[in-house]
Amino acid sequence: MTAEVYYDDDADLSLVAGKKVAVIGYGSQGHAHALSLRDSGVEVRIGLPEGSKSRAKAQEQGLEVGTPAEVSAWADVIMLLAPDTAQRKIYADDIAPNLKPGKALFFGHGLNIRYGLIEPPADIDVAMVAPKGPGHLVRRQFVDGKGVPVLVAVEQDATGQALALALSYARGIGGTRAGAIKTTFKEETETDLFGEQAVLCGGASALVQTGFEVLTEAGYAPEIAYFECLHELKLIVDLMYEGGIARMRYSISDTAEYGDYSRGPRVVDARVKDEMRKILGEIQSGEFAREWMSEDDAGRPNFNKWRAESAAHPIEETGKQLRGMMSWVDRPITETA
Ligand SMILES: NC(=O)C1=CN([C@@H]2O[C@H](COP(=O)(O)OP(=O)(O)OC[C@H]3O[C@@H](n4cnc5c(N)ncnc54)[C@H](OP(=O)(O)O)[C@@H]3O)[C@@H](O)[C@H]2O)C=CC1
Ligand SMILES: CC[C@](O)(C(C)=O)C(=O)O
Ligand SMILES: [Mg+2]
Ligand SMILES: [Mg+2]
Repeated sequence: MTAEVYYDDDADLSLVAGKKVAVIGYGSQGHAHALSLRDSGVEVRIGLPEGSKSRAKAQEQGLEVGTPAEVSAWADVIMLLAPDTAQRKIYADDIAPNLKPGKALFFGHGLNIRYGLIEPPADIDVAMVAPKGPGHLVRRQFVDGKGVPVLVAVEQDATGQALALALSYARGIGGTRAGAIKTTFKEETETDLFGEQAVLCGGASALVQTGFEVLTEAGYAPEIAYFECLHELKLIVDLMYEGGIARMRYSISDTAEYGDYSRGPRVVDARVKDEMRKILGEIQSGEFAREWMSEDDAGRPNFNKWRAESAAHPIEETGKQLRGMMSWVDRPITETA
């Protein structure tokens, strides 16, 4: 391991348990952090605007809810878990006027700090506790007595306690059960954006849709194409997840393994690698963040168009029908109280 990793024994839960924590936002990450912190003995309040759809969910779980400004004024630690695009305005309108020296501002992702969209004063701690998994999994693991690994980073250490407090918070959501890996806002932001754009979300979705299109345009049944290009992807990725690419290759047939070595590099070739480097360059230069914030400021015209087009892709209708035959597959997302 080259990175520093911290576990439960390195984290003093009493630090965060002695603070008042405001969690702004109650979505995927917000609900997981808030409920697990409360279960760990921390006093938590949720910050949501009047009229927010999430207010009822938080209140049903017995959490106290105020406006982002009210809970920011009350809290010692403010964890900002609203959408990345909303954070600049929440910070300027609701958090900044309520900061006092010695308070801490926490993030679950570094984008707004990395690109200077939020510039906190020097007399507060600024840190990150970023679970490496979706919020619903973070909560489920915590409830099961386990945890999802987290990244921790400190951008400003005004009190001299910022890392200790971040580790304490990470322990409160189960992160140090699995391991808290130390990083920086720059490294977390750039690698997270690259991973989701080039590989995990952008790369994988494009690969699946394009494979499905090639098979169906060649006259193969969409149901068969769906199984081959989407459904079985999980089975293959599960093997990689459990034991790396080598474990996956151990389990597949020699025919598949030969096709993997001889054809895979033709799909993801030097041109694709160059494009990945360009994507990384746009992230590093700030071009992507500027583009995404202007898209959001303009009411998300491209985002909404792409979302609608992708939802109408034939693979979605085929998948809906096939998942109806597999009762164990189409699970609704549920909150874990
Ligand atoms: N999704 C994930 O698993 C991961 C997310 N992250 C990071 O965590 C942060 C939160 O993301 P995520 O959990 O996906 O967010 P979600 O989109 O799931 O939830 C956003 C929450 O913020 C609320 N909200 C919206 N606008 C405001 C506002 N102006 N003031 C206060 N609350 C508001 C929403 O309420 P309403 O119901 O009214 O819309 C909702 O409760 C981001 O920084 C993200 O990058 C990091 C790792 C993984
Ligand atoms: C992979 C997407 C992600 O980065 C995540 C769940 O970690 C996100 O921003 O949602
Ligand atoms: Mg991520
Ligand atoms: Mg991300």
